[in-house]
Amino acid sequence: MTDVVRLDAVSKVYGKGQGAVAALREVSAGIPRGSFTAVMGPSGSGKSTFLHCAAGLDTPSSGSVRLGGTELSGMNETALTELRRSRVGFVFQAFNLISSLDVLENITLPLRLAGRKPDQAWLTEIVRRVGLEGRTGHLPAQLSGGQQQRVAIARALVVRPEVVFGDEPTGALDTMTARDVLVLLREVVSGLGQTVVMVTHDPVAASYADTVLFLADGRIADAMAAPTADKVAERMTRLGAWKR
Ligand SMILES: Nc1ncnc2c1ncn2[C@@H]1O[C@H](COP(=O)(O)OP(=O)(O)OP(=O)(O)O)[C@@H](O)[C@H]1O
Repeated sequence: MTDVVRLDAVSKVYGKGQGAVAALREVSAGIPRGSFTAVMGPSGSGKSTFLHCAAGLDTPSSGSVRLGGTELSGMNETALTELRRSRVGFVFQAFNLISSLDVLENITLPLRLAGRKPDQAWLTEIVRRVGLEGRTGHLPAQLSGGQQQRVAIARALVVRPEVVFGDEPTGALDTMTARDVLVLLREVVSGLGQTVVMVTHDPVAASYADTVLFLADGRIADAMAAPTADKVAERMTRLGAWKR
């Protein structure tokens, strides 16, 4: 499989001098197209920074990030904004829906921002996949948390992005609803052939992925294929993630 995202020797330092924090230290990693990757690690290990650098939301201090063959370093903010709008999807812990727009308007918002017309067949497919066919005219406030996250997932998919990035996408959901959303994300990869990269603290969530990348102190400490919740939890314990 080809890598849709490629990080080479990516370092990120926040601040300067005495107060400088190295959030990522020479991280190299590839995300294969059509795969589901979970990113785990102790608090402060650099997971969000990894995601933000990979997605063009943050600029590395050094190193190279390529998305679908495009080198991100050196791109100006306008070009990065355009890239994020047209080639990347995001799902956050807080669903970030616009309360005055109905479900369909929320889902198609990235297209309107990019000045693109919806591909009706794709739109119908994703609305069906996320199970919102009967609710396209509802406002976010009329939906449950799980349904709101399904709208956010459909919105992330509407541009047919090269990769969907999730930052704790199930963090605000109860256990059962979180499972449903994880099954959906799995289906987005296995059924629609999309690529998903998800930061999570939850070993059960990580077990839905094909591969788990473990970060520790700004470095990739390990990678695990075919993860199970138990194996992931055990690896996290060895990384000192849940020390009291
Ligand atoms: N904007 C910032 N300014 C200064 N330091 C930052 C900034 N963002 C992150 N850091 C620091 O960089 C390191 C990595 O942070 P990051 O948020 O990537 O970790 P994380 O693994 O996502 O943590 P958590 O699981 O707690 O969300 C931490 O030490 C953090 O304090």
